Amino acid sequence: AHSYTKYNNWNDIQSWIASISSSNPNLISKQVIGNTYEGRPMTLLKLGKKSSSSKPAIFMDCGIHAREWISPAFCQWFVKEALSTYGSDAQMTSLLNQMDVYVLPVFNIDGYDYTHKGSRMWRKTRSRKSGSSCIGADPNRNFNAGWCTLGASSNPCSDTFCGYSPESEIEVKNVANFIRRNKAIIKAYITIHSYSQLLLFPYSYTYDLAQHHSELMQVAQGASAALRSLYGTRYTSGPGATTIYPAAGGSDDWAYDLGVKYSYTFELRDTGRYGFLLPESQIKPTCEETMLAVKYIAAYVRKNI
Ligand SMILES: Nc1ncc(C[C@H](C[SeH])C(=O)O)cc1Cl
Ligand SMILES: [Zn+2]
Ligand SMILES: [Zn+2]
Ligand SMILES: [Zn+2]
Repeated sequence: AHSYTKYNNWNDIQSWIASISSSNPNLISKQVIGNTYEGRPMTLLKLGKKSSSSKPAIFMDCGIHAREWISPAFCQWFVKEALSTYGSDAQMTSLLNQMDVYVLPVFNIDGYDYTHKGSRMWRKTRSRKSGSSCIGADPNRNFNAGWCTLGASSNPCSDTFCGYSPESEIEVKNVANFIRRNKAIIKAYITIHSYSQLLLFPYSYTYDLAQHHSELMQVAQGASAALRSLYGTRYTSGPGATTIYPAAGGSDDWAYDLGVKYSYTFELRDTGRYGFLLPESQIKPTCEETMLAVKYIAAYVRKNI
């Protein structure tokens, strides 16, 4: 059965999506933005006070990388917190009154399911192509942002395989299409990964500073401070290229170059003791502290629309 303090399997997450999305018609709805390679529905949750006209929006995805289980756990937590604190928490109430928040609980569903049923350390999609015995591409190297120029591999057997072309992975194509279609209203893009405790922003595909570098850094530092205020967890903020590693084809760089100014990648807990195998006992504290950072960014975006 579904629990917010457990790493739920896809079956339980799918049931949760169905029930939570019909729990409060004034605040949440769902839409399928396409299917995965293996035919699982990519269901996007739309949070926000129901309105006849389009509101400015934030897009947040979890689970791009299959083995990073704390990531989908956070998206589920965020949705629960949004619905349960709307009306009582001032920040969340203002956010959902003035903006919509699109949440994709699991981006790479096929890969996530495979980490439960096959290999726990799987990272990529599960696409197959004739001519190679190796499976899948790294969705975070498959976006059309300096595609396959650095920090990625053109070897289908590599964990950072960039794919046969930009957006070759249907999951990437589905998300990119949605964001392109809605780029006029999407003001921020947040993508949740693990692990390392980092708050990254463009660019990863070049060492050049982004046009909005100083503002992005200031907001990241404010968000990291908010996060740290709860349990003292320390995050490092900075451009991807210098803060983690140079790499091309990532979703945050792609969204930024599309015009989504506030574009961030979170690398959640921990710093290596457990890594991707973060114990379930840390789901609650990790999600609680990350809520503060995401709400900080959302509040900043809302005030600067
Ligand atoms: N644009 C990017 N932003 C963040 C990262 C780091 C994540 C961390 Se798991 C990755 O390696 O895909 C990688 C890239 Cl290419
Ligand atoms: Zn179950
Ligand atoms: Zn990742
Ligand atoms: Zn990572």
